[in-house]
Amino acid sequence: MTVLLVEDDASIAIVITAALEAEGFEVVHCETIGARDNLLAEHRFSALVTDVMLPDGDGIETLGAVHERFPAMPIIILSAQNTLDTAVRASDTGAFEYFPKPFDIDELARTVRQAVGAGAASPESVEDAAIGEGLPLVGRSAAMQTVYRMITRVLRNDLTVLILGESGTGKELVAEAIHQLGGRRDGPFVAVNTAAIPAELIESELFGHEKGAFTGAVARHLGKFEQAEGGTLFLDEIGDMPMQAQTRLLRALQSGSIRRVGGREEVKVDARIVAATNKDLEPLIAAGQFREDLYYRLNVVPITLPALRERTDDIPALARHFLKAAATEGLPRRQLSGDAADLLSRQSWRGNVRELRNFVYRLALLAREDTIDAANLKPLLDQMRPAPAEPGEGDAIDTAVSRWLAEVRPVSGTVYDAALAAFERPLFAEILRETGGNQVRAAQQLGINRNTLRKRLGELALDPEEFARRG
Ligand SMILES: Nc1ncnc2c1ncn2[C@@H]1O[C@H](COP(=O)(O)OP(=O)(O)OP(=O)(O)O)[C@@H](O)[C@H]1O
Repeated sequence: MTVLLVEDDASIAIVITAALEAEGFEVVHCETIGARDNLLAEHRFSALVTDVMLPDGDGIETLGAVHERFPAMPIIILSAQNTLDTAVRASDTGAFEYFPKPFDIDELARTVRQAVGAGAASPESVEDAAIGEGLPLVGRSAAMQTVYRMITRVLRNDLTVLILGESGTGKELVAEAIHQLGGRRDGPFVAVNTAAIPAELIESELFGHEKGAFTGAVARHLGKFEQAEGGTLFLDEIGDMPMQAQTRLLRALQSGSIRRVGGREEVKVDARIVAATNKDLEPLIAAGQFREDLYYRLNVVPITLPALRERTDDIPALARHFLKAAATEGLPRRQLSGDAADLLSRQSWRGNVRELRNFVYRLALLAREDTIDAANLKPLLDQMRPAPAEPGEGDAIDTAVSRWLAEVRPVSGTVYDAALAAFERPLFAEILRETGGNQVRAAQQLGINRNTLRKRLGELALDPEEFARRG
């Protein structure tokens, strides 16, 4: 088996050649894109290992075309840090492995061996490994295969990953998988939900504080960055992070160091960053609510998780997986018949895998039969899930809106803001009623920051105490 090595630095080429030969490959070496293309035209290679900056140009730009011509030939890119973004962009176009320089030469040789062989980096192996690690990522749909492929690409490096996808699609699970299967598995996995922390505490949460930094700071506190030293820092709900904290986060990512609140020294930090959001960040950037430069910093390798409706063929496997999981947690052991699985697949799961999971757990508890078929399932579905909206069901809201517009149209200010405020007040009141005036729970249910809730309640002249008395 012959590997084509494109590397213009002679000493690096010698070392790589020796390592590949020790792994049993023959190596053909060249130094330019022109020579590479001539060789590719004349010979078949088992793999291509290539540097990025070459004497006759940027090797990456033409790799998409090479991959198209030889889709079965794995391509391994060697690159210095400053060409990361390009490398990642190129990797989106095909099946590439990516090695930032400096790299472990033996690991490179092993990677080439794996890429050429049966493919330890195949999507199935991630799934199997994940199950083995107790981190099940269930689903073999085409959409999930793409996700697995992306995961394998980031396991051997520390590139920043941005996981995108609707709520409940498994973003946190993917972040955990990247940690558990990657090179940092022996370090800590620290998750922080940036939306759940009050704005004034977020910096101290992330960067820590020194004793006496503010009232109540009775001892030095290490922030999540330092807690994640040597491991992975998972920044969840990044789209909801307050602006000021975004600025500090960006600085930390750029410099690789943090300063504790109230502290003077810069502390070096070493944590792999994986961020996630269910928000579309581009409109937030346009609205000035998310820093564009931070977005580019985080969005080095985007992994987009499909909504469950885009992979309904995974629903039977997921449902059976959750039934099994429920049984190991002490719920009755149930089976799902084929027609019941089909029926589940035809439902719309707006809350994605989380909604399906919760439903299946309730099903395990409430079903009367050990094997649930479609006939058993139907009444439980009707009972446990609100019926899909009938045509015309939105009429009540339509009428309310037109009446509001006709009667209360604000004389000054924009209609949009006034309409939102008009809707917000009864919504907040209803949720406060449900939670007996508990602002923490109300904020959780609404899915907004507790501080934002408190501020809006003040502006809307809503007193949570009143609901506590009533509730
Ligand atoms: N592919 C999957 N296989 C098995 N379980 C999954 C899968 N995807 C999600 N889950 C399960 O669904 C639930 C929701 O997943 P997770 O919390 O990772 O979603 P999320 O996208 O991070 O949600 P949010 O945006 O609301 O934080 C969890 O219980 C998780 O274990």
